[in-house]
Amino acid sequence: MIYEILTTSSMAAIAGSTYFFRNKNSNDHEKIKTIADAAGLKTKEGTIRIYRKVKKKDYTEYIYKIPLGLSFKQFQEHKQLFIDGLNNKSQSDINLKNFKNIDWKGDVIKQVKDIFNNRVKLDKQIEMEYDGMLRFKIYEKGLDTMYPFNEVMLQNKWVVPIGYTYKDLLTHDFEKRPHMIVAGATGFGKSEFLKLLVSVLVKQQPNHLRLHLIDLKGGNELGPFKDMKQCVNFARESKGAKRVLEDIQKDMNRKLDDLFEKGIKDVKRAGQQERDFVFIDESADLDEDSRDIVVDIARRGRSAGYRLIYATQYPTNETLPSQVRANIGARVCFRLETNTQSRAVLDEGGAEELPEIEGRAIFRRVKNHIVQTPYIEEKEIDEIIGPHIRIKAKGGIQC
Ligand SMILES: Nc1ncnc2c1ncn2[C@@H]1O[C@H](COP(=O)(O)OP(=O)(O)OP(=O)(O)O)[C@@H](O)[C@H]1O
Repeated sequence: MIYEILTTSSMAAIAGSTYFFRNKNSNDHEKIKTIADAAGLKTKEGTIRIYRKVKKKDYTEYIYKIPLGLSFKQFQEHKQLFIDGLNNKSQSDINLKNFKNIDWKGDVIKQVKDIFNNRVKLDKQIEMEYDGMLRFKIYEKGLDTMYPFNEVMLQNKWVVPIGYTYKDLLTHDFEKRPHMIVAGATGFGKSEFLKLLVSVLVKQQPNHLRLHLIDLKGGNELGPFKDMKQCVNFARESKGAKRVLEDIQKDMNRKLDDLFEKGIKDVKRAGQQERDFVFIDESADLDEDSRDIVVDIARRGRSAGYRLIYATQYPTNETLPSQVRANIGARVCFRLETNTQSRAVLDEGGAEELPEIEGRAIFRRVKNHIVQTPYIEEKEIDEIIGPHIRIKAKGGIQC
């Protein structure tokens, strides 16, 4: 017993001193300064000068004065150098808990060696801002690969969760931006994300939601929602999709005429609470006439209460016509295969460089954010939709 106490205390001393040296060695300010110098971000007058270091709950902020003659943009252009530099040394995972778990009857030397050799990859993230001073916010940890859906992620009304950045959960308000493009190569989480959106909308607005679901991937993904009383239309092949879209267009025209006659600009001002959400997956399989209707919904649907969620695995200028893109501001883009595809969705490259992680996406809302979308299990979907399933009449449900 005494032997163990003595050994644990001496191990704790080793762990403590190693921790001290580790932190000393990983001085982020020194690294930032060294990287800035190495990147040529200095003038004859000198280099960046630290003004203040502030420790916050989620991050540490380093505030610098930059020498006259250098711009913030020049620092921003080297952001990746700073990220790589701050992460360029993995740490040993040395802590007291590991020492306490040592089996003293086993090979102690080997276990201690393993503790010292077990290295943890650094995953620091940075944010750079300028307000007369150059601010580096350093977050210790990047994104997890899985954020299981949880009711705390629910928002309110027509605001839905989109995904986590390394600092917070980003949301989207369909009242502010009515339509959304969702793109991504097969297997990276597009369909799961659509199911998350439908589930959240049903949960938050069961009495005001009207769903029009077009699932051209055989109906398997959106099929479970078709028996809900919120589902007005469901189609799983392109002819059916065309019929549904024609009906939507007629209804939209009728609602717009009605608003016009009353001299009211949109359904919101008319005090109408219902919203019609049109989900289309896979939009590349729509025929030309259907795509023309989609363009019309994207252009005029907003005032009539129509919201379009337009998903594709094959983003090209044909599947995402310029008129659709011009009218759809919000984009959620999972990993894509090529830079050209990325530009078809985001107007710039980047989606082809996302890590191959399911659920990892770029959310474009004014600027681009890398997010990990929440993952909702089938069981949780069933619980949400269960109370809304219609009792089947003889001959089945007609949506
Ligand atoms: N947000 C997420 N977090 C973690 N894992 C996820 C997430 N979304 C999806 N996955 C995993 O990835 C798998 C594929 O996702 P999904 O079916 O949505 O891909 P997809 O892009 O729609 O592919 P396809 O176009 O072939 O249907 C899921 O079965 C799940 O295991």
